[in-house]
Amino acid sequence: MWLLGSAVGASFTIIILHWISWFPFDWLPISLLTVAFFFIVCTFKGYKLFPIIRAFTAEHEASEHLFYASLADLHKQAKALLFSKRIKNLSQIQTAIHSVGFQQRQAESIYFDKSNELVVNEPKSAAAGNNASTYYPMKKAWERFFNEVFRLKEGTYDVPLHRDLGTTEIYVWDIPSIAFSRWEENLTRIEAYLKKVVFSIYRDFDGIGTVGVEIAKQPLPKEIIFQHMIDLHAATQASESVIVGVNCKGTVAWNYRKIPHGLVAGTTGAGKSTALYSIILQLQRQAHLPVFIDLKGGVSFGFVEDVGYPVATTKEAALQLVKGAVQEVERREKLLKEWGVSPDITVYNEMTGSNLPEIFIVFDEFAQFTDKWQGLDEGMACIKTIAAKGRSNGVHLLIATQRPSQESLGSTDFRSNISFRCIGRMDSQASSQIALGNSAAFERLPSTDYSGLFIVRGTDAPMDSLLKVPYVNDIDFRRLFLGYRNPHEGYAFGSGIHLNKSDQQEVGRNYNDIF
Ligand SMILES: Nc1ncnc2c1ncn2[C@@H]1O[C@H](COP(=O)(O)OP(=O)(O)OP(=O)(O)O)[C@@H](O)[C@H]1O
Repeated sequence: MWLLGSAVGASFTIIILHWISWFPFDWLPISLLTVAFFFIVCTFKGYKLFPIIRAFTAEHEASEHLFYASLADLHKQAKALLFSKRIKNLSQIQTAIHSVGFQQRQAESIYFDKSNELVVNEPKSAAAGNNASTYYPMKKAWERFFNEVFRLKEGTYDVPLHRDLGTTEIYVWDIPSIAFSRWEENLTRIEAYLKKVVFSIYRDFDGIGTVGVEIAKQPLPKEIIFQHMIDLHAATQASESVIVGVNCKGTVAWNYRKIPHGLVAGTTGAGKSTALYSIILQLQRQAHLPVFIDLKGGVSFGFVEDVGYPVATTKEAALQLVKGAVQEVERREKLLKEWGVSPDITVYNEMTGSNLPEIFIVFDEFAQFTDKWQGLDEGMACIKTIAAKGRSNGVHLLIATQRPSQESLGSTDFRSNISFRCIGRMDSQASSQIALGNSAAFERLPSTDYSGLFIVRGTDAPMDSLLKVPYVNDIDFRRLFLGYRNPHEGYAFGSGIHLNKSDQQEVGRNYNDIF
């Protein structure tokens, strides 16, 4: 513009000069005057033309220097633009618009059917085709994960189906070169890259070879107060399950009729006692019969005797208790056979009007029972029988331990019968391997602030999902427990073996003889 203006100005001046004094009207004076005018205007407006002149006339190095100087300037301006609030907001708005568009496209692709099952009905190609947008939430984090863990370059895999499910979101990946086991093995890494908790990983979610990764949007609460979460009056109505804790979708329950035996494990401070307390209180209010083996001299559960519940505080008493429980299993087996009912104690109770209670043998620290001692083999044989036959006969094991080991938990057969697992932070990979068959309790659970956080199996939540158990302290547990007397007080195990201390006093026998 300035150059054009200068040319017009120069031409006009030459015309006037030509008209006044016959000055030659030629392109040379016009050009010279144009340059002069342009130079004056630029100087007047603050533009220094020397760099341009120098660029034409200078040496190679000088031009290069000039080039880099300009580049640095450009870089500075770009940086300023990037950090500009307006541009940031603009890019956020753009991302949000992409996200809304993406959700709209995906809205019909995955939905819940009438039975509340997730259904995927969009052909994958429609989402991943050439015309489809390549945007999906947490794209950068996923790309880093694929690149660094699976060694996949961007563009070598399709865009996932994605759906917001309220408290969770699901990504359905179709990457045939990655076996499902690798997704499972790398669950901890997915969580590390996405900075979110994986709720579950589903095999063949949308056709063979596809994998659904469901992710919790929010972290679990720091603490859940037992009394706020579990209504013990309402618990009396539940007949075959107890609430273990909460995950991102709500409460998680253990159905002890389907999965009869449980293991609660974790390092010191993991929250095993609180997990046990909340389960025991619910079982108690459901009028079942928890019996306790507390080999710390009754420090944790000695007080339950005050309301008529049996507790063994020595190894010998514990042995008698498990022997009695085996006799009870055998007695119930006979009863069920006599009545020819399906092998289930609840059906038997309904048909005969009996009230055989479900018995839960609670081990406070199982390792203390399995330390080397005289009666160990006999005791373990009894426990294995209960583990194998207890479900139909309503005799359950609930085992708590700090360090699950080959020695303390014995054969894999026995372990496979203890299918409800509530596993807190472990202090070694080996313990986690024994408890879960993988190192998740060591690697996935945080190394600090882990109290009350557990990985659970055998519940109504997906396998290995993370939950927080409600917190009830020792004093409240005792107060709540002592508020309810054992409705089965004096119940005779097996062939007339009574489990209560009061009976022991009546007949004047040693406590251990009772079992
Ligand atoms: N569900 C929970 N939520 C928050 N904090 C908890 C929870 N459970 C336990 N804690 C905290 O952890 C502490 C230890 O809990 P707890 O005694 O149940 O652990 P533990 O695994 O039984 O330990 P130990 O094996 O040493 O007896 C509690 O005093 C409490 O501060």
